[in-house]
Amino acid sequence: MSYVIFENVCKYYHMGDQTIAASDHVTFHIEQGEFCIIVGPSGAGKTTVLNILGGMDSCDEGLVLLDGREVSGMSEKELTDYRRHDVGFVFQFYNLVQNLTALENVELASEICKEPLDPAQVMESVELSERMNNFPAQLSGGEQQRVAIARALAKNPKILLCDEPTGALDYRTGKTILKLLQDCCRQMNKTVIIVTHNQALTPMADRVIRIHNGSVASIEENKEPLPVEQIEW
Ligand SMILES: Nc1ncnc2c1ncn2[C@@H]1O[C@H](COP(=O)(O)OP(=O)(O)OP(=O)(O)O)[C@@H](O)[C@H]1O
Repeated sequence: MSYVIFENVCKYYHMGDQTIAASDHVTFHIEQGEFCIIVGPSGAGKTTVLNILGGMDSCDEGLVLLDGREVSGMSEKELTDYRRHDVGFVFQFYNLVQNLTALENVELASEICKEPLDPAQVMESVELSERMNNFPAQLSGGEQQRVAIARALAKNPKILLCDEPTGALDYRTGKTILKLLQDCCRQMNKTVIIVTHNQALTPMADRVIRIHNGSVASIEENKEPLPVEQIEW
């Protein structure tokens, strides 16, 4: 059985008489340890898929499974536990707590988990051991995103979900963040899922899921994904 399974997942939004199918019978699977990119234009339904998989939103129809557990059938309480223990999130705008240091931001996440990693060690693995005691406002955008990745990793989650993780960064910094995420996947055997509108990133993924108008347009598997250093855009 695949690690992540989406089977005919539907999500509808109702606006007056209009119904928007943000997710329209979305079906795909992702294997454990894969680096997966979900790509599509703005409004295609990428974030909807990521939020449903992350337990931040629920679907109206269909089946969602992670590591054999049915996420789509969870109660609110089960979803809270699931978000807390099983999922690491990385967002476009970092979402750090501004009045806590970088290390404290990571500790905050590790404190709520069952089997966290050591926060200081995780900070070292994202090459921020020198900046642990700085506040977010004292860090560059790239460094803040490293803290956000450390915070997600310190929970020792089953999957790392990243929504446009380089959207607020310049080209070079964005590349270093993508390299870090690719390294997390390869070296820590994490299942990493990235949502992006940037088609150019797809050669670095093991699996590429293209989404258009709420539906899966195509799924490709790259037998030989490229290191991000070899990709230009
Ligand atoms: N809470 C909501 N209420 C109504 N419509 C929504 C809501 N959330 C999303 N939608 C609609 O669902 C569709 C898919 O949105 P979604 O945010 O998943 O797309 P996306 O591919 O992530 O876009 P972007 O790259 O711009 O973030 C869009 O048409 C959007 O307007």
